[in-house]
Amino acid sequence: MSANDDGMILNFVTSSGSAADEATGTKKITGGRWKDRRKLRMQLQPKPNKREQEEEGLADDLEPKKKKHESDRKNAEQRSGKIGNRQTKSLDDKLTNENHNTGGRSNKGQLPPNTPGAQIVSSLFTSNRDIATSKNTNAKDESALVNPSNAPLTGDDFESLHTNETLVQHLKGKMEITKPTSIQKKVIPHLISPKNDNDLFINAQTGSGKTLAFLLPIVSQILDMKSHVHRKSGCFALVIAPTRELASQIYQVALQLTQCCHFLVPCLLIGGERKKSEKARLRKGCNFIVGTPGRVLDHLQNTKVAREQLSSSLRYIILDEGDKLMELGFEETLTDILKIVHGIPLNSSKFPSLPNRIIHILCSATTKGHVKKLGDVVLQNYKLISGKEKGKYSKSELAAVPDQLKQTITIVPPKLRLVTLGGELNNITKRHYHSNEDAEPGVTTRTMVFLSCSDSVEFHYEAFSSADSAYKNCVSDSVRELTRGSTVLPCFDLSKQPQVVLYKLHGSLSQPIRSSTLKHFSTDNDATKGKHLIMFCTDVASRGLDLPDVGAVIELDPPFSVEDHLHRIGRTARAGRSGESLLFLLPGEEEGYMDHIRKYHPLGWSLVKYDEDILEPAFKALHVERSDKQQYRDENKKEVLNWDTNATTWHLNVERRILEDSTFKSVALKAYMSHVRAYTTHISSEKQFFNVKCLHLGHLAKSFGLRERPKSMGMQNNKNGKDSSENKKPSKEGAKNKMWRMARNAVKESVSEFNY
Ligand SMILES: Nc1ncnc2c1ncn2[C@@H]1O[C@H](COP(=O)(O)OP(=O)(O)OP(=O)(O)O)[C@@H](O)[C@H]1O
Repeated sequence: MSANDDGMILNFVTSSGSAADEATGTKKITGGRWKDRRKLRMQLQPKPNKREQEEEGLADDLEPKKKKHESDRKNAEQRSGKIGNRQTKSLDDKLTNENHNTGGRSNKGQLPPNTPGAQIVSSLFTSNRDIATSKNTNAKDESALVNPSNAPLTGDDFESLHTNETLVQHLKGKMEITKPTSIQKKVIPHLISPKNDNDLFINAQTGSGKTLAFLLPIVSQILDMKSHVHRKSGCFALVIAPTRELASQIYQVALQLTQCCHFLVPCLLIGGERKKSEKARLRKGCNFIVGTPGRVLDHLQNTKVAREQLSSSLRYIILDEGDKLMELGFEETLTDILKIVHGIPLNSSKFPSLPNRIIHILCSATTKGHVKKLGDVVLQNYKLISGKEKGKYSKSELAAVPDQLKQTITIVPPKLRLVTLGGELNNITKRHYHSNEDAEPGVTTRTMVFLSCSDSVEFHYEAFSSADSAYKNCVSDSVRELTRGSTVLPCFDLSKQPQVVLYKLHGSLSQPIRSSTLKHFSTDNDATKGKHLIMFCTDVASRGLDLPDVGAVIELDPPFSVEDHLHRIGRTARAGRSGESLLFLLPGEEEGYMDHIRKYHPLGWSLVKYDEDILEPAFKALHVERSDKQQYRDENKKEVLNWDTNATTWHLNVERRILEDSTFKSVALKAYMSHVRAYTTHISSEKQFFNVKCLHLGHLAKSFGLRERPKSMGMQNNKNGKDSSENKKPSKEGAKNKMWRMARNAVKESVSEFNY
């Protein structure tokens, strides 16, 4: 067993072993054949199972292990200046003592260790892997003045870009948009000018207004045409986006834009909606089609009227988030769509002021890899328009993060991930309360927490919303408003409403629930105004979604690629607004990821200590009560405890809930296993940082509230959430094949995540 397995050993259950002792060889078996005697002896002397075998070894192992812990801890103490692991001997001793008082932490059990069924629970703060990064080599210059890089440009206006006058007035009056952003300034003149008819490859920062950059000049050109157009004139532009949410959002922008010209009508075609009503809308006529690839192709193949809409009028095909379209395997679908569309004859004499060929526009965060292949297939003689300023920053193929985004990174041992997330959410909530102290009506704070899979979203949503039933469901059960008496965050005053609403969003939810959850999160109304809205989500929410005023993005699980990282954090700091993001990394190999993403963060980041900077401010000067005891009903008599004791109690409360609530336990088990599976799907170029073999599975289990690692990683949960692997024959599948199968399943799951 490796040194890193220490935590696992601490988790073993001590068995009474009495039955086995009695049966051992003292009885003499005589008579019969030797084979029968041997058989009987073996029956009487049951084979020690794996756990018992390991326990036998444990007694021998434990002493050297204990010594190793001791020396590890001393080493950590000596390494002053390192991040985290600043626990001192007295703290460890204190925790150990308090473990007795609070029902079992550290190396002590809830029951005396020799009691049958006693469980040994590993401490949060001990045996954690050392953090190697001692210095922030990409530190942010806090004193430097930063200009928001995706903000509207102060010196320019839309009139000078030859945008239609009615549209400009509408932008100013109804949409409060007066100045173009940098990418709009580059794209609009190109698309408006009749001389330019080459295809476009648009590559720009997140939140820089790409949607308007392509929609605005198209609508402007249609409005500038001499011929009178109406909804039956045909479809001028087909916009394809990888997710239903993004397609719906682009459709909403098109709706907003065409409010000044009601005769132009956009239409939305996405999976999860009724095809019949989409057909009816197509029959009525539309001028812009926005949709997801599968549904668009379906209509083009099976709905005659959809093909008729495109004949003679179609001039623009826009593929938004091209890299994601490719990553999700839509290449074939897109090729089929293009084949059908290009097969429809174009009557260039009908709208002579529009380009006399179909212009293809590809928007993508990256210009390399798969998307380049898509570009080669889709685009002809294309022009690359990049939001990057010449000579500024990296030579990379990806746009850098917006300058005003405040990136923070924290390196957190696996056992402490959940409690550190709790601490961070608590700190943001405290800041939210503080900013709203005098403000009337209160400011709404929005935070997004990105996780690797749907099951993990379910677990964290449950863990942070339903500790004590002090909540009420708002939209089905995907939106929960926490109510008076909730104890999920330590800053809650039990006598007041917590002013926190929690959301979950992932691809396994039905489309209507996904849409209504997003709508609830995005709108300021009586249910949301002045509150802290926290959304737990998968990458389904990372692409292109323009949610208003997201103040913070937390990447609890590392992104699956740099593009995903940039898109996740790009949900904040949009269109010149401020925003901050926090990336969690594990000590060890994951620390190398910082070098990998450095070039996309040219202005640097802050490195924060999970204990001093997150846990201590969150848990200090209070008394977190154990969930199984109501000792201090009188708030004034509460004894103030140390932050580490409070953090441990908070975590134990989650663990206790899992022990008591079998439904929550199955949610935690599923989340843990899906998390590990998802971890195996990191792309090969990033495997050096995210290698499942380097994960400490026992410690990781702790961050899902589990006191030990589930025995069978490949086990399937039956309907009751119980392990059904016991009933199955042991698989002959080799470890390597199993890993590959799990990885393939995870990829499949992540694709179906988006449910096209
Ligand atoms: N010229 C402008 N002035 C002010 N706000 C703008 C302007 N253009 C766009 N916006 C706003 O900026 C936000 C981001 O726009 P949009 O969603 O189009 O960005 P994006 O570049 O497509 O982002 P992503 O890469 O994340 O998809 C939207 O809320 C939009 O209304």
